[in-house]
Amino acid sequence: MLRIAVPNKGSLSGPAAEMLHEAGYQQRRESKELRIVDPVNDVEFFYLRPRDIAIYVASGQLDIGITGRDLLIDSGADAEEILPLGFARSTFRYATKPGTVADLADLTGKTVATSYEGIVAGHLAEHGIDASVVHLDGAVETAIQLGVAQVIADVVETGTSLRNAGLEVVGEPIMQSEAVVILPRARTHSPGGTPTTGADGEEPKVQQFLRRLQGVLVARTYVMMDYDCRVEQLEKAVALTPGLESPTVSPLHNEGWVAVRAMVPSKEAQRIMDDLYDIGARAILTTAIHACRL
Ligand SMILES: Nc1ncnc2c1ncn2[C@@H]1O[C@H](COP(=O)(O)OP(=O)(O)OP(=O)(O)O)[C@@H](O)[C@H]1O
Ligand SMILES: O=P(O)(O)OC[C@H]1O[C@H](OP(=O)(O)OP(=O)(O)O)[C@H](O)[C@@H]1O
Ligand SMILES: [Mg+2]
Repeated sequence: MLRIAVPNKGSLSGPAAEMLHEAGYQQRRESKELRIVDPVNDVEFFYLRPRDIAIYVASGQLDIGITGRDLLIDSGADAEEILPLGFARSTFRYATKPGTVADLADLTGKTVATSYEGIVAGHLAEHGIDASVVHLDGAVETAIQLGVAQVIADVVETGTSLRNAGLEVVGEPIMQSEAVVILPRARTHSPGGTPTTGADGEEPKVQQFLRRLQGVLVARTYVMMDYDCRVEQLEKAVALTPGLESPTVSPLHNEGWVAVRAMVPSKEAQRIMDDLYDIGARAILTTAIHACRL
């Protein structure tokens, strides 16, 4: 049975459960459940603290985990990102009171408060900056006002928390994060560096899990577009809707017309519909893709 780690709380938890549900997996009914078995899919889900997930996965006790890229890197655990999931997007940045620190070099001799000591210590060392790091569990924006540090390093999404605390960012983002699927490094690479075929027999199930999530990602980012156009306009129309491989073109009963069907990125759907209309396509429809296996 495949054993999968899912965040039990915080920003990652709801969207991760929603994505797994869309991928056809049973999810827990209430937030106190720490483990459930999905017998139909032969999967066991463990609901763990997001920060601990990379450590469990690296230990080899769990086959797959969903966590944040920043948490994976911060943990230093021997696990590897295999698929970005597009939610819980954030940046990780230094911030301080306006006018106190102009750039990265000014961090020398300062104290930086953060919940992500691994990322910060690594980043400071990489840039040869000698600064102290103090670990706080959360709400680090308040650390400056309360005199625990002169600088913070934290997750920034909208910037509201920084603004509310009267802080401004320093330098470029340390990293960009989002939810990711992780595997034990031992599974993604054999000693020779090529993917393993899964000596424990779980590899096909891991691949099936990844295909299901990829299917959800595609269903979320593409729509199906159908339209009719004159044969003379077909090349121009197909250039606008090339599809993932190639569009389906079927003859219509009215001679000289064809029906075209192709997947298009949902964000571009309205522009593509306008462009198709302009070259003479008609009956242009888009429909949501419910599920997909590429
Ligand atoms: N406001 C946010 N917007 C987007 N992603 C966020 C935000 N806050 C945290 N994250 C992401 O969520 C993950 C952190 O998960 P975690 O559950 O520890 O923190 P949290 O969502 O802040 O919840 P908690 O209330 O437990 O601190 C990280 O990958 C982080 O980048
Ligand atoms: O840029 P923003 O949109 O304001 O989002 C960033 C904030 O969200 C998270 O905090 P959370 O509310 O989870 O509290 P925490 O500090 O206790 O983790 C993060 O730690 C930042 O404080
Ligand atoms: Mg938080």
